[in-house]
Amino acid sequence: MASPTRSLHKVLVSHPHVPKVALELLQQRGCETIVCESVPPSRAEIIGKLPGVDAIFWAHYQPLNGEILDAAGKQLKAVSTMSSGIDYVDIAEFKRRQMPLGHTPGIVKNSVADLTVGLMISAGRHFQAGRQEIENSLWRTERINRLMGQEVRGSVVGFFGFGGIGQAIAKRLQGWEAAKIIYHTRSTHENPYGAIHVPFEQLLRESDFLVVTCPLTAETRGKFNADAFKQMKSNCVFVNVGRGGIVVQSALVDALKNGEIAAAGLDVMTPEPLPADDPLMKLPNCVVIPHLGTQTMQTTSEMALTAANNILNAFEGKPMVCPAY
Ligand SMILES: O=C(O)C(=O)CO
Repeated sequence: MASPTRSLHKVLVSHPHVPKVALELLQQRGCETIVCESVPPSRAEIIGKLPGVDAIFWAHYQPLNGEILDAAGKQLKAVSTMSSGIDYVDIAEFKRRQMPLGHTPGIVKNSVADLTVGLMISAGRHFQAGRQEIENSLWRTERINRLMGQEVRGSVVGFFGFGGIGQAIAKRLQGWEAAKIIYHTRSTHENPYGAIHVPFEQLLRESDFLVVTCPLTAETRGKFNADAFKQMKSNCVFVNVGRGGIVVQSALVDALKNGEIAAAGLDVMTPEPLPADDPLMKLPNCVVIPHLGTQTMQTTSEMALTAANNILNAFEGKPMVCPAY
């Protein structure tokens, strides 16, 4: 009788909803997958299942730090997140331990870009205030100049951060007849999609739509503060699909209340999950959605496969598909 094949490696998967294709790939390649069951993920369950694993497939946004690496133990060989942003990871600790870390950028750009265009339109055309009119029986057909919005046509669309996601949005806007696309980043690109690199202050002063697509870093944290909102156009539609921490949220609430800007569309905010009674939720000129950027089967599956391949490559001593550092 053939002896049962021993799994080569144990992989802890931190969330039960990781697409099956990724688990199947890991299993086909000889891994045993240990899948956590709790939703939302329970740190106690994760820590309880970590001892002895060879890799961690981290599929949610809880802090990923020394506590988790310690719980796994010295045999741990690799970790991959299933996200583009890794602001919740203690990168310094990973570097200190020389622990390979992968993530899944690039793949997310199309689904996030689609959703961003949706936020530009829904915030710019006052979907939230319009919905509230109906809910409060205030819809009056006889009024003409009501809930006047900002069109993309003829407008200046500005990007803070112009990597894969920013450029995928600019690509989608080709044909929408924007007057100009401008962006601010640390380094200049070669004007993709006709976009022009400008200083931060010019981005604030000129944008009719200002779209934040950059990661949260020490440099970008709190960049959109009261001073920034004061420099923006009163018709500006502010959209954030980067991270909540890039914005001083109380300053954004004030800017929306005081008419310093016209509207906001947010897929990310602080904290997440946002409490139902947060001031943002009371604003008629703010469209808030619960971090849905990558929530399509296609993108989520591709992210999961990339995370699995990051881990498999590390097991084989190859560079990860998308190393995080
Ligand atoms: O992948 C990420 O980091 C995201 O936040 C997607 O919205």
